[in-house]
Amino acid sequence: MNNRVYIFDTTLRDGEQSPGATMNLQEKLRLAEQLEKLGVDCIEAGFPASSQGDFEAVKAIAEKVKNCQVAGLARCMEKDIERTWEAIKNANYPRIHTFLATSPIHMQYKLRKEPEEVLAMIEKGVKFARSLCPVVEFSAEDASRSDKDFLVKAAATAINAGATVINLPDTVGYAIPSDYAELIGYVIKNCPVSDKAVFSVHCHDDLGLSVSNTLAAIGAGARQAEVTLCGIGERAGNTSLEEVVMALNVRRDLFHLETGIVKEQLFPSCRLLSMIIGKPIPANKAIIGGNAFAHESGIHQDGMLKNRETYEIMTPQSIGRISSDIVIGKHSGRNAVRSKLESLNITDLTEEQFEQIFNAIKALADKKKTIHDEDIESLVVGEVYRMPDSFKLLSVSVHSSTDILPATAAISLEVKGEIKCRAGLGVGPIDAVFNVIADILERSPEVERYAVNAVTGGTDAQGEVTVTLAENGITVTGRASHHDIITSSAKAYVDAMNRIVRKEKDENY
Ligand SMILES: CC(=O)SCCNC(=O)CCNC(=O)[C@H](O)C(C)(C)COP(=O)(O)OP(=O)(O)OC[C@H]1O[C@@H](n2cnc3c(N)ncnc32)[C@H](O)[C@@H]1OP(=O)(O)O
Ligand SMILES: CC(C)C(=O)C(=O)O
Repeated sequence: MNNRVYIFDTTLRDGEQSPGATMNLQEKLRLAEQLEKLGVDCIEAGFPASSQGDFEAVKAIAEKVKNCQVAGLARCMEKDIERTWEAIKNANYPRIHTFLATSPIHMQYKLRKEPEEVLAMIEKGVKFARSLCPVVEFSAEDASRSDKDFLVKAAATAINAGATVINLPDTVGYAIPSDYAELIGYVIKNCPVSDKAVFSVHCHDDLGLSVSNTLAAIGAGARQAEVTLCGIGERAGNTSLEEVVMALNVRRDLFHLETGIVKEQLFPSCRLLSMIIGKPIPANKAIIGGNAFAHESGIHQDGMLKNRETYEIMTPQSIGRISSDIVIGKHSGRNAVRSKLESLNITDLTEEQFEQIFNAIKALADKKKTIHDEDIESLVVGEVYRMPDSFKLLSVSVHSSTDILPATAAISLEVKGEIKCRAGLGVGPIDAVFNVIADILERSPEVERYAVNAVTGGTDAQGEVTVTLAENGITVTGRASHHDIITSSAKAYVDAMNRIVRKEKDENY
């Protein structure tokens, strides 16, 4: 059996279905570029029939990515499949991914179709997709709750209609490794044409078993793993790409399998995603969390000093956690900043963007003693990879005290080229800032979530703020970082308002 496991990354599709993980076109393109560098075999770039914005994003990614496949997801119906093909047809290696549920509960209640009708839809949809695109993947949605003999029929129907990849997802995170392995093995063994397709696995983490289930399915013969960076995805998330790749790598002795992943790009890829979506990586997250290579207790430290392998099953360097010894500060020049950016894997800035970042670093260094790697990454994401804004924060000043008076804020904003200033009140400084911005913009979004995270240590740390706003059925998350958390809060709120306005116009969302 083939000893290569293909890595199908769905960060930009299923990952983006994670609440608050919406990305704009620039951000998606940047991430797609990074995924290509990471060496994934296929990037699922989106669901083109779901909106004009998704269509544009998938199309732009298909035209930009050169070295791996680009897939678009489609329901098993001609209009979705046609739209997907329109979006991906210029890719060097396009793939249509079409899906249809096969479990009794989905067929009866969601699709309202008889099993025979579902098989007929699979045949028609896959044939149509194959008439357009050389590579077609079929997913039997909710496979883990499907009848195993019906799954065999569905897989055979899809393969006979032209599918070359058959995915058997654990859509609702219900599977247990031993049962799931048995199911995958059963379908591969009993499908008479299984040798004409690669079998694939796609798991969700509702019971915290997505990585275990993925590895069990691979052990049973699946040779494609559908995964996302940091495991982001619908509900509790998808399977973490970095965990599956490193499990296969560290336990080569067991699996005897290879992926095409450039392991040293794992950490930079996950960091980039975290910066783009504005969600910090939890400290205890396997492989990439802040504590993953930290050794706290004496016996462990003693062992580490004598031989690192006593307590480390992989090195931080092997996944790209390399700290460079160049310290960036107010006296650093362009060469040092360039070299630091390279060590952070930021290598694609134009000269103009580089100057923008260099000046932003200098400005930050005037206010802050130590510039950490995270400060620089956060500046790059904030300054470079963003869409043009309708509103821009020009200045913010607040007054608040411990007595009973309300807090006051005075704000000036550039609103579509015009400068507007206003002052107002709030129960605290952040409330006052948000009220005044909403007042200037004559909008009244609801603040659903507000969070501050210190990106780096110390009292002069960059405070990264994420704020989730909802208005007229649109929910977005804005993000900003600054060493002053009032300013980062104001910027994050303005960022969210820019996202709302873009979403209203459906501009590349
Ligand atoms: C497991 C997964 O992650 S699946 C992917 C999930 N991703 C998304 O849903 C992307 C975002 N979705 C959307 O933008 C919208 O739901 C759209 C554009 C896809 C469809 O919108 P609408 O046409 O308004 O349909 P709506 O979402 O209300 O209902 C889905 C319809 O598709 C049908 N359907 C669901 N899956 C499939 C499928 N794989 N193939 C064919 N039909 C399907 C449902 O039965 C329902 O049909 P009905 O309207 O006859 O009852
Ligand atoms: C469309 C399929 C692959 C999916 O996302 C799921 O079943 O979770």
